Amino acid sequence: MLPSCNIFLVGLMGAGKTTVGRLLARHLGKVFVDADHELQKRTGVAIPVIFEIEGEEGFRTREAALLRELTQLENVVLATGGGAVLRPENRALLKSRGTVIYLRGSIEDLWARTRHDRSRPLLQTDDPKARLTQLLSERDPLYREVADFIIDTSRGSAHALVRRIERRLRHAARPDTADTLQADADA
Ligand SMILES: Nc1ncnc2c1ncn2[C@@H]1O[C@H](COP(=O)(O)OP(=O)(O)OP(=O)(O)O)[C@@H](O)[C@H]1O
Ligand SMILES: O=C(O)C1=C[C@@H](O)[C@@H](O)[C@H](O)C1
Ligand SMILES: [Mg+2]
Repeated sequence: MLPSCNIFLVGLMGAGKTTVGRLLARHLGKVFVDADHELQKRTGVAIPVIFEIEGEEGFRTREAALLRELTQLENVVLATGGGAVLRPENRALLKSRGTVIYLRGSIEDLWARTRHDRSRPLLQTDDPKARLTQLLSERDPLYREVADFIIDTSRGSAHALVRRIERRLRHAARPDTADTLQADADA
């Protein structure tokens, strides 16, 4: 792990950044911060309202400003917004200020986890599953670009994912140890 001991979770909507991030922070004794929640707390409105009033660009500008601030923290697990990797300056910040973990899910899983939740403005379309598929193909290279490692979230509960992440982090800290990494080689 990098000296700042920050862990940044990236991935698409429904990947489990919030759910896994909260648990992971508790396990590692770090502070959990969720960029989406923080933005809503600061603006006093829900994310769909920001999209409605300021458009996606307005939201991205707020998101980038917040990320500049949150990446200066130490010893946090940060759940980023699903589109945080879109701006190059955000990707540079994430890469330089912590260990970045890409939580990757299959379209079927992401869809199952998001289909009944209307809090994601980008999925308010006639065909949200097709939109999710398009977003994954556009963003997958960007998530990979910033990631120190990838965790496949389509198997295992959130608790099991936390255990897998802990193993990967331990191995990253002591790369000479013979670990059963093949089980996690899900990139
Ligand atoms: N490993 C998992 N197994 C089963 N369900 C999961 C898993 N991870 C998350 N979930 C469920 O999927 C839903 C979406 O998870 P979560 O909100 O954590 O995703 P997210 O990555 O934070 O999405 P967003 O980018 O929209 O904030 C939640 O209902 C959560 O309980
Ligand atoms: O994937 C995205 O672009 C988004 C994901 C959410 O986390 C929120 O940040 C917002 O709904 C946008
Ligand atoms: Mg979330």
